[in-house]
This record gives sequence, structure tokens and C-alpha cells, in this order.
Amino acid sequence: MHIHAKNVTHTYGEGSPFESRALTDVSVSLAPGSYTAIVGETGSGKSTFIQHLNGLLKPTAGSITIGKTTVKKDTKQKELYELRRHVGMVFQFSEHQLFDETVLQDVMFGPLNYGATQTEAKERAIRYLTLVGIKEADFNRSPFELSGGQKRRVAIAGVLACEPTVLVLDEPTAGLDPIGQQEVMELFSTWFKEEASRSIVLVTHQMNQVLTYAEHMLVFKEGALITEGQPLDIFLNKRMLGVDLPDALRLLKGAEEALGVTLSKTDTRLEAVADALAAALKGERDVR
Ligand SMILES: Nc1ncnc2c1ncn2[C@@H]1O[C@H](COP(=O)(O)OP(=O)(O)OP(=O)(O)O)[C@@H](O)[C@H]1O
Repeated sequence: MHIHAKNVTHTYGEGSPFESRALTDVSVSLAPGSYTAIVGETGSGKSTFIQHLNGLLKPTAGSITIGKTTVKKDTKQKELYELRRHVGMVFQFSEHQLFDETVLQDVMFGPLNYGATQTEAKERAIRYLTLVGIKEADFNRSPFELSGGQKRRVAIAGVLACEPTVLVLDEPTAGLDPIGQQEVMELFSTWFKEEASRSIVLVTHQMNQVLTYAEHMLVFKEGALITEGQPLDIFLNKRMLGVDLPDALRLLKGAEEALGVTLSKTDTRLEAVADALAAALKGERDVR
């Protein structure tokens, strides 16, 4: 689905003594089938912005169109029902939203809520629980008996089982161990690649994730969108934005400076950079 934000402004508590502006005039278009990362320092408005993507928040000025739905200040709740079917949200610590008696029932809840039959909902729950790596033996356990990482996977299965077209991820790997983080990111990547129309909007503080997965990047600062573009381009050329460097690029830049060479940036996976560095070091030794 096309996402088109036009001068989106959001002021919490508008008109009250506690009024605080979190977003100012954000305009951006995200194409269907795109993988976009949103980065920016803490409090820059990332979470506020993405909550507009399924109408959890409405702009206090401006508008945002997602597919066929336009969300404005006066949009009624019932107009957002259709939108929420298509935009799945995985919040930070999404496992806190688990509530049902069994893992299976928890994942079936969303599809049932959106009109699927029991049989359909069960089929989907089994499919997505399997996809996220939950074993059949755990399907009838209480979600609260599972480990933190397993709970997170069940919560993700619950979102995927609603079969969204757009997946909005707010720091989805927060609190997971490094292997768990990678597995969860790979899961989203697999889901994304399955159908060309699917989109992901990822909010993260982890620049390695941005470089590895995202094709497009938005940088927020103090509630404004200050730049957007290809992650590699922004990381290499726009250092003044205060964006941290991913590990692979930090290694590349450090090596270039130390060795006085220019290394290829066509493959920015950490392993590829390490290989390029090893080759450059070998070359340096040959010169000596
Ligand atoms: N419910 C709320 N009521 C009032 N102010 C809020 C509320 N939620 C967020 N804010 C304020 O809005 C601003 C933007 O917050 P937001 O959570 O969107 O930032 P963020 O970029 O997602 O930050 P982080 O990286 O820390 O999650 C901050 O100043 C924050 O204090």
C-alpha cells in the first residue's frame, strides 16, 4: 500500500496546559513493497509518527493516506477498521500484549476479530506459529509459561496471522539476545520477500539492522523529518546528521584512514568488509 504523509503534525494534549508538540509538518511518500527504516535520537518523534500509520494516533494537523484510507484530525474510529486489517503493528516488548489462555488461542484472536472462521483462524495460527519457530508441543500451553524470546515470537505470529500488507515494527528486537535479534529480523525479512506488495516500516536504534535490511531510511530530529534516502548513502555522506555508523562501515572507515586506501562499498556485510580489510592488509604488507 502507498503511504503518503502530508504535513503531519502531532501535538499531545492539544489545547491543554500540558500540550507538547511531537511532530511538525512531516511529509513523506513510501512506495508499496518498500522496506523503510526510521531512525533518530530518543524523543525525535519516531514512535509518534508510526502510530499514525494505523490510526492509533490521528494528526492534529495535516493528513496521512495509507492505501485507500486518509487519516485526519476528524476521522472517525469506525473508518479506521479496514486500515487496521492491513497494517500490522509490532510494538516494543510486544509480548506484553499476550493475554489468552493458550498460545494457539492468542494467535487466533486477531484473525477471528477480523472475521475469519474458527477453522481458518486455526490454520493461520498454526502456519504463523510454525513460521516463527514455536513447536507444536507449545501450542496449547499458556503463553505466560514461555521464555521471553518465545513470547515475543508468539506476539509476532499474532500480528502476522492477521495477514497485513504493511508491517510496522517499533524496535521489535529490544531486549532479545544477539542471536534472537538476528532470527527475528530474518523472520520479518522472509515475510517481506514472500510477496512483492508487502512493506515494512522499521523503527530502530540499531544501525546494523538498517544497513542490512532497509532500502530506504528516514531520519527524524526534534519532531521533523530532516532527511531521507538510501541508508548507505546517508551513512557515508551525511555524518553531520548525528546518525551513528553501522559496525561494518565503522570498520571500513577506520581501515581506510589507517591504511590510506579506499575499500569497495558494494558489499557492506560485516564479513565482506572483514575480507576486504584482510586483502588490503595483505596488499600493504606486499608493498612493504
Ligand atoms: N503520550 C504522550 N503524551 C505526551 N507526550 C508524549 C507522549 N508520547 C510521547 N510524547 C513526547 O513526544 C515526543 C516524541 O516521542 P516519541 O516517543 O515519538 O519519540 P521516539 O523518537 O520514538 O523516542 P524513542 O527513540 O525514545 O522511542 C517526546 O518529547 C515525548 O516525550
